[in-house]
Amino acid sequence: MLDKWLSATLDEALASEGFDSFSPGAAGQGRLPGGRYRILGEGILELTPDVVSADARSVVISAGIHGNETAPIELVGEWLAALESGRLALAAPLLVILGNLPSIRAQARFVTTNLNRLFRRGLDQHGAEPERARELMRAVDGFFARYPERRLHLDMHTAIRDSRYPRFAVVPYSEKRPESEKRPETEKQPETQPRFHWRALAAAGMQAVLLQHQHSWTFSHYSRHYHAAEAYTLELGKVRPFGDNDLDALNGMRAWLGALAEGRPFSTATLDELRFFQVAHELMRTSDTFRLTFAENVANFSEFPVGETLAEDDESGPFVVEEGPLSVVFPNAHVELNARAALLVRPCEPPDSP
Ligand SMILES: O=C(O)CCC(=O)N[C@@H](CCC(=O)O)C(=O)O
Ligand SMILES: [Zn+2]
Repeated sequence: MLDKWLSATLDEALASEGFDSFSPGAAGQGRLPGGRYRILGEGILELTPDVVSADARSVVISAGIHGNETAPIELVGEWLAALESGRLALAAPLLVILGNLPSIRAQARFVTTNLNRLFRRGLDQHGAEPERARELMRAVDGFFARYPERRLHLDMHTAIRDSRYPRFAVVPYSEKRPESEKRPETEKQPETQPRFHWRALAAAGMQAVLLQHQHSWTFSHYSRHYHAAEAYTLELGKVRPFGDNDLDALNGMRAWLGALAEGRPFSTATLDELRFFQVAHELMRTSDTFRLTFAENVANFSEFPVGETLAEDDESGPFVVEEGPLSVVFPNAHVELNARAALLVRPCEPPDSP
């Protein structure tokens, strides 16, 4: 049933035939081992355990916010199948979201505008993607109101370019510490170890952590900023079509999703292999003449020395590296006007918490 929910949601033909059981309302709910499922809207599914484990977190898992980023959607499919078959025993409240359905069906990053810049209260844009952002924000608001304990949101993506660190977490900027920090600590749990958030990311196979320097209005930022949730954008390899993904490279992520669904503590991994970076500057495409000076195949986290010109723009002039080397992440000269064209980052020490 849950497997079918995923394929029917993704398949335009099935969706347009109007499967009653895939809609919100009485028909869109039922039981699975250890709990209940309820369809809250197209591509929005809530799983509620009969018994919530003592270590459970309230977890939002989203994929397909960009339609051509398929590996996370395949991972969600596997995870739901494991829950449905009883190989995983549901013991935590979960909200599962497939983000931009028309763009998933079209296998495109977005249809009209980048959904992952629209998660802002008071948004005044209109059209399919802004309406979807509003629907998803309402779904997250409702879920965290029903399940306020130890909020966590993992928004799973894949990157356009190769990367020196193929799997990495982007930590949205916030002035506040996440609410999960305030939980009274008990002995023996991995969560009591110093820097436990980072250890979980390491155990899930992340190789780098990138700390944002300002508000970014992404989906993970929404949960962090408005709900004080622990929240990350997770980059899980490179954009590939359905069927071409190497899910074995995501074994750590699979293990984390399993632990979250079963409400189990996760991870005692060390931080030795995890690299930390802080965003120093954001390159914006402010005119039609904006261009990057380096090749399309330059990988994420490639480093550029002082004096190197990274971008040119007939209106705002060149951008030259001035202080210490900078590494580029998500360079993309083809973004919409006034959108982010690259993050420029530097190595840093791990902070105590996200
Ligand atoms: O590879 C790229 O250029 C983009 C990959 C991607 O979609 N990344 C996210 C990051 C969101 C964040 O900054 O938290 C995005 O650009 O929306
Ligand atoms: Zn993405």
